[in-house]
Amino acid sequence: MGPPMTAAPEEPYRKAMAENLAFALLNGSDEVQFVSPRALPYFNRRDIATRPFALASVALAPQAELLATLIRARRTGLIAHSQALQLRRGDIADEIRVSAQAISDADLDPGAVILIFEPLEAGDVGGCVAADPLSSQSIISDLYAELMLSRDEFHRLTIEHEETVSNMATLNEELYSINEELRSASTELEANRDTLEAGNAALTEMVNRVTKSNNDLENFVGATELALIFVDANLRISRYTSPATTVFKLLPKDVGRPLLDIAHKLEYRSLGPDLEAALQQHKVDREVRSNSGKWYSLRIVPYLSPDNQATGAVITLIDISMRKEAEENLRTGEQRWRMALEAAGDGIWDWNVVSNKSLLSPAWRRILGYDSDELSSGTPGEWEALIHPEDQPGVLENIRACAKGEPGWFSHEYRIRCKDGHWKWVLSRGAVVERDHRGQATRVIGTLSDISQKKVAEHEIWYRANYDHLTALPNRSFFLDRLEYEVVQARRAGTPFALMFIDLDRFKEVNDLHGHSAGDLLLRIVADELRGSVRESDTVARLGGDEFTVILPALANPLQLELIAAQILRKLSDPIQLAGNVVHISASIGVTCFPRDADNSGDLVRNADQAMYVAKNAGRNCCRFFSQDMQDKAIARISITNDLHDAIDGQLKLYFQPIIDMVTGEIVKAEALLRWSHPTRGLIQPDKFIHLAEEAGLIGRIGDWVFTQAAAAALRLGNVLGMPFQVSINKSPLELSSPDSLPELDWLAFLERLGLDTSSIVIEITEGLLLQATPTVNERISLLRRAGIQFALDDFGTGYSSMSYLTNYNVDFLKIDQSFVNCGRDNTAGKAIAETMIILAHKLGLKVVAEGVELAEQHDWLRAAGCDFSQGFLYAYPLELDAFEDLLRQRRLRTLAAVVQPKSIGRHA
Ligand SMILES: Nc1nc2c(ncn2[C@@H]2O[C@H](COP(=O)(O)OP(=O)(O)OP(=O)(O)O)[C@@H](O)[C@H]2O)c(=O)[nH]1
Repeated sequence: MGPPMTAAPEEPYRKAMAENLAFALLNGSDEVQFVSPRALPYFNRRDIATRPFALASVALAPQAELLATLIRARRTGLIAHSQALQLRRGDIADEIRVSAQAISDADLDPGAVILIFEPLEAGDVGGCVAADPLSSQSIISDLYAELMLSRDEFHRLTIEHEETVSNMATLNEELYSINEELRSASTELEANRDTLEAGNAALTEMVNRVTKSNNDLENFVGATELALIFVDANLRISRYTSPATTVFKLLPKDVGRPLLDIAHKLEYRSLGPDLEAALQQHKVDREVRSNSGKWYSLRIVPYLSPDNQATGAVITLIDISMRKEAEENLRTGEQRWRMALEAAGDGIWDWNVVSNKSLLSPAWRRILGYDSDELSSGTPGEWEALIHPEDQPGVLENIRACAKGEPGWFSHEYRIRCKDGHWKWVLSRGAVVERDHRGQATRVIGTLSDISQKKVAEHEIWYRANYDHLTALPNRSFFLDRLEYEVVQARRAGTPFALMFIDLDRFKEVNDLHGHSAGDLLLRIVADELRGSVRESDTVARLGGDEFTVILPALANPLQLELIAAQILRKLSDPIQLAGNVVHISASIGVTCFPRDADNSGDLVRNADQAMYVAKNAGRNCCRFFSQDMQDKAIARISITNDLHDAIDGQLKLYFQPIIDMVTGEIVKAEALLRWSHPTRGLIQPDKFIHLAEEAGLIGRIGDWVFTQAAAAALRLGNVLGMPFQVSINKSPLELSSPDSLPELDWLAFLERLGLDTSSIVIEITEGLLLQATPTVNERISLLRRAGIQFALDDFGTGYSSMSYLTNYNVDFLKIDQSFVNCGRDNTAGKAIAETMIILAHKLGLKVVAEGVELAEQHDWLRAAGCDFSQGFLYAYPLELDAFEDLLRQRRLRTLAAVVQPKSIGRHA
């Protein structure tokens, strides 16, 4: 086999071109790209117009041979010659040989092949030149080459097949794993499907809910009384509620219309900017008026999409015409009351709490003496500075509480400085008139009234209620408050203090002798003296009448107290000039200490009073400290006083002491003597309980009882004697002098009913009574005397023994005290006085009764001195009525000699 025919790849083409051969060029895809003019007869003409065209256009047969030649040429890279091919032109068939050679040209595709067409001459065989041995060798070498190529190809194909099998196995495995994945994905999908179904159900429910909500919303929009208008981002109406039509006269066709087109129906110029503001996510609130005059509260809020973007706006309108009208009425009303208050002289203040500015009315300024252009800064601090420093904290606290909304009103009386600098009392009252949504006051309005006059009057009333107008000292009420305060203070501080009770002695005499106004003057002088005798911190008070008290804080040392009391007594005992007269007075003082004697105000007053009472009884003009003994006695006194109420019903007794006619020796009269037969204390003498009866206001009833008993006795004893019998009774001074102790009984009427002559009763009065003889006393004595009741002056000579009593009161009897009856050697003066009194009395037409006659020689002496009557133990002890009656009967049976047997009759009383 010879070496393959080689040629430069481009060579056939150039050669064919140069030799003007019949050839055609094919690209790698066996498409005909070029056909030389001489080759045109070998192609179907119609295809040549379009290039490249398919090889099938070659009009040579068989086509398979042509293709095999091509393959060979490409595979070997050598020239391949075809067998003879037939070119049919009608019935004639030309023999054509085609040579193919792969060419490589930069201008051509790889795989390009040149086909050269040669008509065969005679001698050519089957495309091969049979006679040419070189050609056979060439064919053999072609076949060998082809075989080698086929073997390589087979080998390459075998490797490719193995690779393919291996790839198939890999693919198979991959398919298996994909299948597995698909299976698990399927399971997963199953599960996901369940979840999706559940999600679907939830979604369905949610959709239902949303649908319902939408429905609710639709119903709401349809039913609401709110006028709502929705506008889109272009401010066009997107929907509205039916109440909105009354404002804007909207029609369904207005949906989509710009809202600003119909805005002229409201007096609302800033609607455009406000809508724009809403689109910027701002809320707008306004109060606007419609052309029809109605007022609306208008609110614009942004319409928000789910992602919180403002995609439009919602306009709400609420009819507030009624509120506006009410406000207007309020404003009108406010103006009216402002005018009314101003006219009444009250000032008005109007405080805007939010801006903290105050408006003050002209009258407000006028009250303080300011002009209308003064105090006009509007800051509350301006008037706060005028408030009295002591009042300021309270006023401000009240105002702040009011501003917080609790309690919503304010009322305070305080002092405020006027323009001229003086302080004026004012009453400021205010009330919250506007509040914010949290209830806090935003506006407070109030008045300011000038209450100076009221304050003066109040002070006057307070002063009158707490001070004694005569002495300007605290009165009883103020004293008790003060004492209570001291008790609390002393308790807290643990300090003692003292209380003095001062009662003037016989002050009544000053009134009686010098007149009531002189008494008043004396009380004022005493008040000054007391004030001057104690410290500033001590409280001097007048309880009433001639009673004074002094509270001495932080002073319980008895020595100090004694010194102060002594000083008071000394000062008061100094002669006092009173309306041209020199008056001597004194006082009785009782002292008690906290907490030693008592730990409360009530007991302290009682203790001091008791101590003072003891000082009085001790002879007056002295001081006594409270003691337990005093307390015990006071309790006993109180107990007796209490028992006295029962005494009147059955425990009182009258004893009768006979009075002898000194000439005849006969018992002609008796003195009724009162005794109290106490169930536990025994027989009590009058001096032990009459003053208690006076204090307890029982003396009138006791006096009546004594009178009726004495009158009955006089009647009974007169009947025994067969002639009028006189019984004398003792009258307590108070009984005749005090207007409070007027007899409940009409004595004269009683005597008349009894059928007893008034002359059967003698009333014994003392000098003391006449000493206090007020017009009341005189009147009562005159009345009784005119009616026939006789009077005896008791204990004459023991007191002042003023002769004027004897003449002025025209008494019937003078009773000589037993101190003059004692006619012993040492009593010559007494005896002389008694004899003089007898003469004097006789000269004045009075009868004389001697008391306390116990001895016969006294009897003889008195009889010789001309004494008319006498009584005493010489004749008889006081007797009970029955015994007295017995005595009278016995004596009537026998004639008495001039000398009477002493102590031979009667029983002791
Ligand atoms: N001038 C005057 N007398 C008054 C006033 N208030 C009361 N009195 C009189 O003061 C007198 C007080 O009398 P008493 O304290 O009971 O008696 P007293 O004369 O002081 O006698 P003793 O206290 O027992 O020593 C009474 O006669 C009252 O009428 C007053 O305001 N002015």
